[in-house]
Amino acid sequence: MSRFNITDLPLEGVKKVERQLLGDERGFLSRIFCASELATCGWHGPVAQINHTFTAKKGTVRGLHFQHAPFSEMKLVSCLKGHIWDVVVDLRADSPTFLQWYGETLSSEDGSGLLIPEGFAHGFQTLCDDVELLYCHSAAYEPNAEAGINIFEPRLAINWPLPVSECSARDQAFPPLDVEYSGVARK
Ligand SMILES: Cc1cn([C@H]2C[C@H](O)[C@@H](COP(=O)(O)OP(=O)(O)O[C@H]3O[C@H](C)C(=O)[C@H](O)[C@H]3O)O2)c(=O)[nH]c1=O
Repeated sequence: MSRFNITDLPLEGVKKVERQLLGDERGFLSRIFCASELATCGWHGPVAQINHTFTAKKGTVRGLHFQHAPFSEMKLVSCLKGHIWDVVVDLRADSPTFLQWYGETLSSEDGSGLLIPEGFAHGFQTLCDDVELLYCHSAAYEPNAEAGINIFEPRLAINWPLPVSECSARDQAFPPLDVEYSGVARK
């Protein structure tokens, strides 16, 4: 029995993954990851790493992060507490939607998450205080392969829904994209 409602989003390979909440008088159980179901979305390897983030302040932006090949990764981002505006940016050099972005609201109430293929930058803005996310990664964290795009990159013009209340110094320091920027290899 499927435990997710998976829907395609406008950028090829990006999916909304709504967890089925199996409720009873005690509360609910929901499945975060399922190899057989997510194989249909292109996730064929093991979960290499699982991260949990807590973000205290409404309006905080984390991102826009990605890892370069051969450490490029799929991510399953699940909102476990609160709600966020989640953003993916298509960096795939051969993609017809190269440098296009898409934003989707994720919340713990509806058990929603986002499946993000390799070749995308990811970031989010919190829409409330005390947000918790769980990330399943298809590749391990490799600091030397990590990179980022500035959240205010003019070539993207992302419409963050709230004034940015917090953003790390590292994220603020990402330089603008070069005019010749041609994207990343998928794997
Ligand atoms: C991503 C990562 C980070 N770290 C260390 C590095 C820093 O010392 C500390 C905080 O890292 P950072 O400021 O990059 O955390 P976020 O800004 O939440 O980054 C994440 O948020 C954006 C939205 C994402 O999509 C990525 O999954 C991830 O980059 O954790 C680790 O030890 N392992 C990891 O996998």
